[in-house]
Amino acid sequence: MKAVIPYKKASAKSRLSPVLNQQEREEFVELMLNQVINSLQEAGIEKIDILSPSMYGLENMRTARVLLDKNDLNEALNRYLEGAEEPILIVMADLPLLSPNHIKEITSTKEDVCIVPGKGGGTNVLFLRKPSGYRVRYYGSSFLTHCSIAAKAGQNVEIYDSFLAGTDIDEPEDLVELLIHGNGAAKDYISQKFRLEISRGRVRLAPF
Ligand SMILES: Nc1nc2c(ncn2[C@@H]2O[C@H](COP(=O)(O)OP(=O)(O)OP(=O)(O)O)[C@@H](O)[C@H]2O)c(=O)[nH]1
Ligand SMILES: C[C@H](OP(=O)(O)O)C(=O)O
Repeated sequence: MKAVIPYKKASAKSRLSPVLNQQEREEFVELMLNQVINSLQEAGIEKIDILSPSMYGLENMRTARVLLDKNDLNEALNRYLEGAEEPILIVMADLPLLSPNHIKEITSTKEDVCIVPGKGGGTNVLFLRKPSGYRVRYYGSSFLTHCSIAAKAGQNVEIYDSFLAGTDIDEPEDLVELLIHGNGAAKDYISQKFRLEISRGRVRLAPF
């Protein structure tokens, strides 16, 4: 089995621009990427590829192999899958709450495909036992799309239901979950800039 993390640092996480500037967003995604790599390694996954449109931010990467592909996310991943000769675990880089235990459970599925849905209809993790017979289509309601791609390919699916693995960090309110549930460098970075505030019965993000 191999893991692949699609990653683009340049101008990353535009949806966080209301609360972080470009430099901060780029620093933050790098910290999240490193946490995802650590979780994969702690789960015992030795072969980790980062699939990126450029070397930007990856010049000193030593813990994973960097593969360059300037195509968009879907085309780059589908080219990668075409050549795959072993099961592939696709893990997004914005999952600082994904633990080694989640990864072990996802990859021990009995089914052909295991999908971790993300908030709002996305796909946070996709385990493909037979990757060469599968094509991804991220964006939009990619969770539903990935279920139906599996069905059309005759592949059985397990849906891995987890709040923490399902929390990708896309929008300012997701930083609340990181401050509540996270640990490590990505959480520390955000906790230097924001604190939790309770207002109208909800925990919200507030600047220092
Ligand atoms: N290889 C590759 N990875 C990408 C590309 N665009 C995004 N990614 C990665 O794909 C994953 C999901 O991306 P998004 O959640 O949309 O992240 P983003 O594009 O930085 O965020 P937004 O600008 O807010 O949409 C993350 O791991 C990104 O680093 C791309 O063009 N190529
Ligand atoms: C890539 C995309 O991420 P989202 O926009 O849902 O964070 C998806 O999961 O399909």
